[in-house]
Amino acid sequence: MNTLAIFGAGKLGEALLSGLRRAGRTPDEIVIVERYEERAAFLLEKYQVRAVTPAEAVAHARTLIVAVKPQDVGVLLDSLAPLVTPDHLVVSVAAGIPTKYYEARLADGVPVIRVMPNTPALVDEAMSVVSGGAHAEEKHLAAAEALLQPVGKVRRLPESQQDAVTALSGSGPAYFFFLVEAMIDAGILLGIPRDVAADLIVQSALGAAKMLSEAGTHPVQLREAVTSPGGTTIAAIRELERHGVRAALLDAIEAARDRSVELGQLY
Ligand SMILES: NC(=O)C1=CN([C@@H]2O[C@H](COP(=O)(O)OP(=O)(O)OC[C@H]3O[C@@H](n4cnc5c(N)ncnc54)[C@H](O)[C@@H]3O)[C@@H](O)[C@H]2O)C=CC1
Ligand SMILES: O=C(O)[C@@H]1CCC=N1
Repeated sequence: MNTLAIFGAGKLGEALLSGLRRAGRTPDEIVIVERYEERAAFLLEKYQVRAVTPAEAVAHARTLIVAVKPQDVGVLLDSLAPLVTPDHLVVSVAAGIPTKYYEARLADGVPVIRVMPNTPALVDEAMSVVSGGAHAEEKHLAAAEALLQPVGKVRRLPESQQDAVTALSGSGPAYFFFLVEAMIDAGILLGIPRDVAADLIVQSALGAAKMLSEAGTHPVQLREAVTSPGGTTIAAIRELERHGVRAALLDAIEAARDRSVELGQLY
């Protein structure tokens, strides 16, 4: 059976689990390893998947998805290392942790794939990027891609770009949520009730995302089409430029990239 184990069923682990269940994976094809019993009980109730020990998970599953925090990967690997064989496939979603970190701790020849997904996996709109480590063959990359395709879009990129990917699409949804939050506050400032402001902004975000995704038009052209001469939009754009929002985004995403690099060096 093509079984898989998810180590660490937190926010991202659950996002992947929910998508796999929606994609038709049955509860007996998936096990989880979760440190908190309450969390495991909640996921059993919601997705009917069993929580098992690390040893049981490695014995049960061929594909091992590591979804614990970067700072917890080392301890987890200490317990898994004697059990994992080159017949397993290790798929890591931990930000910043390079495949060579795993390869140095696991038996020789164990294939490792580094993946950066994002939480829109919860609604089958994830952006996932996969990169293969030293022992990952085409069949391993294809297996990782097949695993992630049901929850969204998948691209294959060199591992050297994974820290930048983490900053762009891994953390990316948070930037949009932040922007939406601020725009709803602007609605409050202008006297619009919160629920109405949220409706106006979320639908505008959805429409804009759909146009970006489907129109195949450059974002500049789409923005220009909204920006009437002497109108309201250009008045707002002037303020965004005056406050350095573009430069702030460049700095913010560079900081996220730097933090991803740092996470890979800390543990
Ligand atoms: N949250 C996000 O949007 C994204 C997160 N990631 C990566 O996914 C990983 C998990 O992130 P989150 O889900 O946000 O964190 P989280 O803190 O919500 O989940 C981590 C889970 O791992 C469990 N855990 C820790 N050590 C364990 C162990 N030894 N055995 C069993 N369970 C253990 C914790 O109890 C917790 O439920 C991180 O490495 C992060 O870099 C990647 C892409 C996006
Ligand atoms: O904030 C983080 O470290 C994780 C990785 C990408 C998104 N969330």
